[in-house]
Amino acid sequence: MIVLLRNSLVSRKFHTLHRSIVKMKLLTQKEAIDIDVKLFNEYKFSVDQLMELAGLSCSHAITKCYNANKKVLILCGPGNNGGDGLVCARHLAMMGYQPTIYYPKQTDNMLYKNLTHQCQRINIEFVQNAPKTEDLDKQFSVIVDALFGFSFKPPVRETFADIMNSLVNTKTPIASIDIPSGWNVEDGPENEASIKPDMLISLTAPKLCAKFFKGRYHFLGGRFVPPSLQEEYKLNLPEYPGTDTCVQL
Ligand SMILES: NC(=O)C1=CN([C@@H]2O[C@H](COP(=O)(O)OP(=O)(O)OC[C@H]3O[C@@H](n4cnc5c(N)ncnc54)[C@H](O)[C@@H]3O)[C@@H](O)[C@H]2O)[C@H](O)CC1
Ligand SMILES: [K+]
Repeated sequence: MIVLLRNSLVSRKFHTLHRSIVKMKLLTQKEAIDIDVKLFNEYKFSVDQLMELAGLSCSHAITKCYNANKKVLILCGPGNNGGDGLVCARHLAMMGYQPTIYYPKQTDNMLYKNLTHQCQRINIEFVQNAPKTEDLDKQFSVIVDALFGFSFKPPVRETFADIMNSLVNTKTPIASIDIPSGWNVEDGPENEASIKPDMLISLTAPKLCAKFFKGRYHFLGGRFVPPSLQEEYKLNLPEYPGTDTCVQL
Protein backbone atom coordinates (compact mmCIF):
# COMPACT_ATOMS: atom_id res chain seq x y z
CA MET A 1 0.00 0.00 0.00
CA ILE A 2 2.76 2.44 1.06
CA VAL A 3 4.78 1.46 -1.99
CA LEU A 4 1.76 2.05 -4.23
CA LEU A 5 1.13 5.45 -2.66
CA ARG A 6 4.79 6.41 -3.02
CA ASN A 7 4.82 5.25 -6.65
CA SER A 8 1.72 7.26 -7.42
CA LEU A 9 3.21 10.38 -5.77
CA VAL A 10 6.45 9.91 -7.68
CA SER A 11 4.54 9.43 -10.92
CA ARG A 12 2.43 12.56 -10.28
CA LYS A 13 5.56 14.56 -9.48
CA PHE A 14 7.19 13.22 -12.63
CA HIS A 15 4.18 14.22 -14.71
CA THR A 16 4.19 17.77 -13.31
CA LEU A 17 7.93 18.08 -13.85
CA HIS A 18 7.71 16.44 -17.23
CA ARG A 19 5.02 18.85 -18.36
CA SER A 20 6.92 21.88 -17.22
CA ILE A 21 10.17 20.91 -18.94
CA VAL A 22 8.61 19.85 -22.22
CA LYS A 23 8.70 22.76 -24.61
CA MET A 24 5.79 22.12 -26.86
CA LYS A 25 5.90 23.48 -30.36
CA LEU A 26 3.28 26.10 -31.22
CA LEU A 27 2.19 25.68 -34.82
CA THR A 28 1.85 28.32 -37.50
CA GLN A 29 -1.35 28.19 -39.58
CA LYS A 30 0.61 26.65 -42.45
CA GLU A 31 2.13 23.95 -40.23
CA ALA A 32 -1.30 23.06 -38.81
CA ILE A 33 -2.69 22.71 -42.33
CA ASP A 34 0.36 20.74 -43.55
CA ILE A 35 0.07 18.26 -40.65
CA ASP A 36 -3.64 17.87 -41.37
CA VAL A 37 -2.90 17.14 -45.05
CA LYS A 38 -0.21 14.59 -44.12
CA LEU A 39 -2.57 12.79 -41.75
CA PHE A 40 -5.01 12.36 -44.62
CA ASN A 41 -2.69 11.85 -47.60
CA GLU A 42 0.38 10.15 -46.17
CA TYR A 43 -1.04 8.36 -43.14
CA LYS A 44 -4.38 7.58 -44.81
CA PHE A 45 -6.68 8.61 -42.01
CA SER A 46 -10.18 9.59 -43.05
CA VAL A 47 -11.70 12.86 -41.89
CA ASP A 48 -14.50 10.97 -40.09
CA GLN A 49 -11.96 9.06 -38.00
CA LEU A 50 -10.00 12.11 -36.90
CA MET A 51 -13.12 14.19 -36.31
CA GLU A 52 -14.59 11.49 -34.10
CA LEU A 53 -11.39 11.32 -32.02
CA ALA A 54 -11.07 15.11 -31.90
CA GLY A 55 -14.69 15.66 -30.86
CA LEU A 56 -14.56 12.84 -28.31
CA SER A 57 -11.45 14.32 -26.69
CA CYS A 58 -13.15 17.72 -26.49
CA SER A 59 -16.19 16.19 -24.76
CA HIS A 60 -13.90 14.49 -22.24
CA ALA A 61 -11.98 17.70 -21.50
CA ILE A 62 -15.28 19.56 -20.97
CA THR A 63 -16.62 16.95 -18.54
CA LYS A 64 -13.41 17.26 -16.48
CA CYS A 65 -14.00 20.99 -15.93
CA TYR A 66 -17.74 21.69 -16.05
CA ASN A 67 -20.02 19.30 -14.28
CA ALA A 68 -22.49 21.39 -12.28
CA ASN A 69 -25.47 22.57 -14.32
CA LYS A 70 -25.28 20.54 -17.49
CA LYS A 71 -26.96 22.76 -20.09
CA VAL A 72 -24.44 23.29 -22.87
CA LEU A 73 -24.76 25.32 -26.07
CA ILE A 74 -22.63 24.09 -28.97
CA LEU A 75 -21.92 26.61 -31.72
CA CYS A 76 -20.96 24.90 -34.97
CA GLY A 77 -19.27 26.62 -37.90
CA PRO A 78 -19.20 25.60 -41.58
CA GLY A 79 -15.92 23.60 -41.62
CA ASN A 80 -14.27 20.74 -39.75
CA ASN A 81 -14.16 22.72 -36.51
CA GLY A 82 -17.97 22.72 -36.66
CA GLY A 83 -17.86 18.95 -37.33
CA ASP A 84 -15.80 18.49 -34.15
CA GLY A 85 -18.56 20.43 -32.38
CA LEU A 86 -21.28 18.09 -33.68
CA VAL A 87 -19.31 15.04 -32.51
CA CYS A 88 -18.64 16.68 -29.14
CA ALA A 89 -22.37 17.45 -28.72
CA ARG A 90 -23.30 13.82 -29.35
CA HIS A 91 -20.80 12.53 -26.81
CA LEU A 92 -21.84 15.10 -24.21
CA ALA A 93 -25.45 13.97 -24.64
CA MET A 94 -24.39 10.34 -24.23
CA MET A 95 -22.64 11.34 -21.00
CA GLY A 96 -25.75 12.93 -19.52
CA TYR A 97 -25.32 16.59 -20.50
CA GLN A 98 -28.12 18.54 -22.22
CA PRO A 99 -26.66 20.04 -25.40
CA THR A 100 -28.38 22.52 -27.69
CA ILE A 101 -26.83 23.22 -31.09
CA TYR A 102 -26.68 26.39 -33.16
CA TYR A 103 -25.44 25.48 -36.66
CA PRO A 104 -26.31 28.35 -39.02
CA LYS A 105 -24.39 27.42 -42.18
CA GLN A 106 -25.00 23.75 -42.95
CA THR A 107 -23.52 22.02 -46.00
CA ASP A 108 -24.69 19.20 -48.26
CA ASN A 109 -21.57 17.16 -47.51
CA MET A 110 -22.67 13.66 -46.39
CA LEU A 111 -20.38 13.58 -43.35
CA TYR A 112 -21.97 16.70 -41.87
CA LYS A 113 -25.47 15.60 -42.82
CA ASN A 114 -24.92 12.32 -41.00
CA LEU A 115 -23.41 13.98 -37.93
CA THR A 116 -26.38 16.34 -37.81
CA HIS A 117 -28.82 13.45 -38.25
CA GLN A 118 -27.15 11.49 -35.43
CA CYS A 119 -27.62 14.46 -33.09
CA GLN A 120 -31.24 14.93 -34.14
CA ARG A 121 -32.00 11.22 -33.60
CA ILE A 122 -30.89 11.46 -29.98
CA ASN A 123 -33.15 14.49 -29.53
CA ILE A 124 -30.53 17.21 -29.33
CA GLU A 125 -32.31 20.50 -29.94
CA PHE A 126 -31.17 22.72 -32.84
CA VAL A 127 -31.93 26.45 -32.54
CA GLN A 128 -32.44 28.48 -35.71
CA ASN A 129 -31.62 31.99 -34.51
CA ALA A 130 -28.40 33.25 -33.00
CA PRO A 131 -28.96 33.37 -29.23
CA LYS A 132 -28.62 36.85 -27.72
CA THR A 133 -26.18 37.55 -24.89
CA GLU A 134 -29.05 37.47 -22.29
CA ASP A 135 -30.07 33.99 -23.55
CA LEU A 136 -26.50 32.75 -23.27
CA ASP A 137 -26.18 34.12 -19.74
CA LYS A 138 -29.52 32.76 -18.51
CA GLN A 139 -29.92 29.43 -20.26
CA PHE A 140 -26.52 27.79 -20.45
CA SER A 141 -23.75 26.88 -18.05
CA VAL A 142 -21.11 26.38 -20.77
CA ILE A 143 -20.80 27.39 -24.42
CA VAL A 144 -18.72 25.23 -26.75
CA ASP A 145 -17.19 27.36 -29.48
CA ALA A 146 -16.76 25.18 -32.58
CA LEU A 147 -17.25 28.01 -35.08
CA PHE A 148 -13.80 28.37 -36.66
CA GLY A 149 -10.56 26.44 -36.40
CA PHE A 150 -7.15 26.71 -37.99
CA SER A 151 -8.40 27.69 -41.48
CA PHE A 152 -10.07 30.88 -40.25
CA LYS A 153 -9.17 34.10 -42.06
CA PRO A 154 -10.40 37.31 -40.41
CA PRO A 155 -12.65 39.26 -40.47
CA VAL A 156 -15.75 37.24 -39.47
CA ARG A 157 -18.35 37.16 -42.26
CA GLU A 158 -21.91 38.47 -41.89
CA THR A 159 -23.65 35.11 -41.11
CA PHE A 160 -21.67 34.85 -37.89
CA ALA A 161 -21.66 38.52 -36.83
CA ASP A 162 -24.60 38.23 -34.38
CA ILE A 163 -23.40 35.11 -32.61
CA MET A 164 -19.85 36.48 -32.36
CA ASN A 165 -21.25 39.64 -30.81
CA SER A 166 -23.23 37.61 -28.23
CA LEU A 167 -20.11 35.58 -27.45
CA VAL A 168 -17.94 38.61 -26.84
CA ASN A 169 -20.41 39.92 -24.25
CA THR A 170 -21.56 36.78 -22.44
CA LYS A 171 -20.62 35.92 -18.86
CA THR A 172 -21.11 32.19 -19.47
CA PRO A 173 -17.78 30.36 -19.75
CA ILE A 174 -16.70 29.56 -23.29
CA ALA A 175 -14.80 26.39 -24.18
CA SER A 176 -13.11 26.92 -27.55
CA ILE A 177 -12.22 23.98 -29.76
CA ASP A 178 -8.74 24.34 -31.28
CA ILE A 179 -8.83 28.14 -31.82
CA PRO A 180 -10.84 30.82 -30.00
CA SER A 181 -13.16 31.83 -32.86
CA GLY A 182 -12.40 35.18 -34.39
CA TRP A 183 -8.80 35.10 -33.20
CA ASN A 184 -5.99 35.22 -35.70
CA VAL A 185 -4.51 31.70 -35.71
CA GLU A 186 -1.02 33.09 -35.14
CA ASP A 187 -1.42 36.58 -33.67
CA GLY A 188 -4.30 35.87 -31.28
CA PRO A 189 -7.11 38.28 -30.36
CA GLU A 190 -7.74 40.93 -32.99
CA ASN A 191 -8.76 43.62 -30.49
CA GLU A 192 -10.62 44.22 -27.20
CA ALA A 193 -13.82 42.97 -28.84
CA SER A 194 -12.47 39.42 -29.17
CA ILE A 195 -13.79 36.47 -27.22
CA LYS A 196 -12.04 35.47 -23.97
CA PRO A 197 -12.53 31.74 -23.57
CA ASP A 198 -12.33 30.08 -20.16
CA MET A 199 -11.12 26.88 -21.77
CA LEU A 200 -9.07 26.07 -24.86
CA ILE A 201 -8.81 22.54 -26.22
CA SER A 202 -5.92 22.52 -28.68
CA LEU A 203 -6.08 19.65 -31.15
CA THR A 204 -2.98 17.82 -32.47
CA ALA A 205 -0.71 20.58 -31.06
CA PRO A 206 -1.38 24.14 -29.88
CA LYS A 207 -1.22 26.87 -32.50
CA LEU A 208 0.72 30.12 -31.99
CA CYS A 209 -2.39 31.99 -30.77
CA ALA A 210 -2.41 29.75 -27.65
CA LYS A 211 0.30 32.09 -26.24
CA PHE A 212 -2.44 34.68 -25.71
CA PHE A 213 -4.89 32.34 -23.95
CA LYS A 214 -5.57 33.56 -20.40
CA GLY A 215 -8.46 31.28 -19.38
CA ARG A 216 -8.43 28.70 -16.60
CA TYR A 217 -8.15 25.48 -18.56
CA HIS A 218 -5.88 24.59 -21.46
CA PHE A 219 -6.10 21.01 -22.71
CA LEU A 220 -4.53 19.11 -25.56
CA GLY A 221 -6.75 16.62 -27.39
CA GLY A 222 -6.73 14.62 -30.60
CA ARG A 223 -4.51 11.78 -29.44
CA PHE A 224 -3.93 10.48 -32.94
CA VAL A 225 -0.67 11.98 -34.18
CA PRO A 226 1.69 9.14 -35.15
CA PRO A 227 5.12 9.28 -33.43
CA SER A 228 6.95 9.75 -36.73
CA LEU A 229 4.83 12.81 -37.55
CA GLN A 230 5.39 14.21 -34.04
CA GLU A 231 9.12 13.74 -34.63
CA GLU A 232 9.05 15.29 -38.11
CA TYR A 233 7.53 18.51 -36.75
CA LYS A 234 9.38 18.36 -33.38
CA LEU A 235 6.02 18.70 -31.63
CA ASN A 236 7.28 17.66 -28.17
CA LEU A 237 3.80 16.71 -27.06
CA PRO A 238 3.27 15.96 -23.36
CA GLU A 239 2.37 12.44 -22.29
CA TYR A 240 -1.33 11.67 -22.13
CA PRO A 241 -2.15 10.08 -18.78
CA GLY A 242 -3.06 6.39 -19.06
CA THR A 243 -5.85 5.85 -21.54
CA ASP A 244 -7.09 9.47 -21.48
CA THR A 245 -8.00 11.16 -24.75
CA CYS A 246 -6.91 14.60 -23.49
CA VAL A 247 -4.27 16.09 -21.22
CA GLN A 248 -4.34 19.32 -19.23
CA LEU A 249 -1.43 21.64 -20.08
N1 LIG B 1 -5.42 17.58 -37.80
C1 LIG B 1 -6.25 17.96 -36.91
O1 LIG B 1 -5.85 18.44 -35.86
C2 LIG B 1 -7.67 17.89 -37.16
C3 LIG B 1 -8.47 18.94 -36.85
N2 LIG B 1 -9.78 18.99 -37.11
C4 LIG B 1 -10.51 20.22 -36.95
O2 LIG B 1 -10.57 20.85 -38.19
C5 LIG B 1 -10.34 22.25 -38.02
C6 LIG B 1 -9.91 22.87 -39.31
O3 LIG B 1 -10.94 22.62 -40.20
P1 LIG B 1 -11.13 23.36 -41.61
O4 LIG B 1 -12.32 22.78 -42.26
O5 LIG B 1 -9.85 23.35 -42.34
O6 LIG B 1 -11.39 24.85 -41.23
P2 LIG B 1 -12.27 25.63 -40.17
O7 LIG B 1 -13.24 24.77 -39.47
O8 LIG B 1 -11.30 26.40 -39.40
O9 LIG B 1 -13.10 26.67 -41.03
C7 LIG B 1 -13.23 26.64 -42.42
C8 LIG B 1 -14.61 27.16 -42.75
O10 LIG B 1 -14.81 28.45 -42.18
C9 LIG B 1 -15.06 29.39 -43.22
N3 LIG B 1 -14.42 30.66 -42.85
C10 LIG B 1 -13.10 30.93 -42.87
N4 LIG B 1 -12.90 32.21 -42.49
C11 LIG B 1 -14.12 32.74 -42.25
C12 LIG B 1 -14.58 34.03 -41.87
N5 LIG B 1 -13.75 35.05 -41.67
N6 LIG B 1 -15.90 34.24 -41.68
C13 LIG B 1 -16.79 33.24 -41.90
N7 LIG B 1 -16.43 31.98 -42.32
C14 LIG B 1 -15.10 31.74 -42.48
C15 LIG B 1 -14.51 28.78 -44.47
O11 LIG B 1 -15.20 29.26 -45.60
C16 LIG B 1 -14.79 27.30 -44.24
O12 LIG B 1 -16.14 26.99 -44.55
C17 LIG B 1 -9.33 22.28 -36.91
O13 LIG B 1 -9.21 23.55 -36.33
C18 LIG B 1 -9.88 21.22 -35.99
O14 LIG B 1 -10.91 21.77 -35.17
C19 LIG B 1 -10.45 17.80 -37.69
O15 LIG B 1 -11.70 17.61 -37.16
C20 LIG B 1 -9.68 16.53 -37.41
C21 LIG B 1 -8.22 16.65 -37.79
K1 LIG C 1 -13.25 27.31 -32.35
